[in-house]
Order: sequence, then C-alpha cells, then structure tokens
Amino acid sequence: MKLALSGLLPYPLEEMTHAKNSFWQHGSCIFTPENNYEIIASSGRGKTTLLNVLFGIRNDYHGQFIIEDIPANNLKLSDWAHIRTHKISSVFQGLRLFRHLTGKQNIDIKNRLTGRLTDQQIKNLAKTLGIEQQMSQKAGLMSYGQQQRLAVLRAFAQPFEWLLLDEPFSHLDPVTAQITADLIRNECNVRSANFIVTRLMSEDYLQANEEIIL
Ligand SMILES: Nc1ncnc2c1ncn2[C@@H]1O[C@H](COP(=O)(O)OP(=O)(O)OP(=O)(O)O)[C@@H](O)[C@H]1O
Repeated sequence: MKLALSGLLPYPLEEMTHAKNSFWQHGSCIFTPENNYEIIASSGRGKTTLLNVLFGIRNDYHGQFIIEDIPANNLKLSDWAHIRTHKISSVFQGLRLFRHLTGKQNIDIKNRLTGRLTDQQIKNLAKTLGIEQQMSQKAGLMSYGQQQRLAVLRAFAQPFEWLLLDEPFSHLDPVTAQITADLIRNECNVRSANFIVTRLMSEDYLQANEEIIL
C-alpha cells in the first residue's frame, strides 16, 4: 500500500522556524512498499505529528495525504477502522497500554479481534523481547522499557503492511534495543511488510534504507 504526502504541513508547525528550511518546506514524499523508512529529527520537529497523520488520527494540515490514490480526508471512519485493523499497525510514543491489565491481557484484548497470534507465538515473542515474566504482571507496574517492548509485541497482534514506530527504543539499553529492532525487521520480512520508524538524531538501531530528515 503506497502512502504519499504532497505539500504536507501540519498547522501547529506553520509558524515554526525550522519548518521553513526543512522537510516541511515541501512536505512531499512517497512511502513505497519496497522500502523501510526512518524519520529522523531532534525533539519537537514533528515526528509524532507526521506519524499521527499517517495513522489517520490527525487531519489538521495543509496539503494532502494520499493512500493508494485516495485522499485520506475522503476516507470514512469505517475505512480507517479497516486500515488500522488490517493494513497499518502502530507503536505510539505514549504506548497506550491498559495499565491495570497484565501484559498478556493487553495482547489478548487486541488479538481477540484479529486472531493473529497463538498463545505459543505470544510466549515466544515475549521471550525474545525479554518480557516473558512480565506477561502476568500489570502493565502499569512494568518499567517503561518493558512497556515499550510489550507495545511492540501488541503491534504484531494484527495483520499489517506498514508498521509505524514512534521512538520505540527510547527507554531500551543498546543490547535490548538491537534485539527488539532485529525482531521488528524479521516480523516485517516474514509478513512482507515495511516499517516507518522515528528516531532522534543520535540513535540508529533499525538502519532503514531510506532516511527522511525533518
Ligand atoms: N495539537 C497541537 N497543538 C499545538 N501544537 C502542537 C499540536 N501537536 C503538535 N504540536 C507542536 O508541534 C511540534 C512538533 O511536535 P511533535 O510531538 O510532532 O514533535 P516530535 O518531533 O515528535 O518531538 P519529540 O521527539 O520530543 O517527541 C511541537 O512544537 C508541538 O508543540
């Protein structure tokens, strides 16, 4: 599924000085399924805003976001529901976990809708991510780094063509980050899917073949 931005400029970025001499000056790019993408910028330059546009949860922008030749603003809520269940999965910067549910319950609540992962697959993924023991613990009691890995696992509990990841390694040590990055890359490969990941200037774990500097 091709995602295209044409002259995109989110309203909150309009008056910002960096928007006048950066990606936002033209706001155009095409995300094609042959590539993985990194969106790289220092804090506050619009990474989360851009991912939220791609996930269809913001439409406060100039220009156009086009999904497979259809302007995103023409899509109905039911179209977006379908896209978010079958085509685009996401790991938000704020994670959006249910704090009072266990790790496993957080996965199950999504997996029940999609039936994507078996219990054994969930167990194996949790083990690889080093959060096997946390699956029976309440999410709100986990460290933020453990919660980040749980959110990555949850993103796998549905089919997708694109996986959006907003600074997914920000609370992980380099070894754990690399294990998580390798798992993400492998899951995408197995599913013939692609990722769009944001990161600050200083980190680089997933090493996509296309870089977008904001
Ligand atoms: N709804 C909004 N109303 C006003 N300003 C907003 C809104 N959404 C985003 N912004 C502003 O847009 C700018 C970019 O925010 P964004 O969260 O996209 O940055 P970021 O690159 O993801 O930063 P970080 O690396 O710190 O997460 C910020 O200055 C933010 O205050």
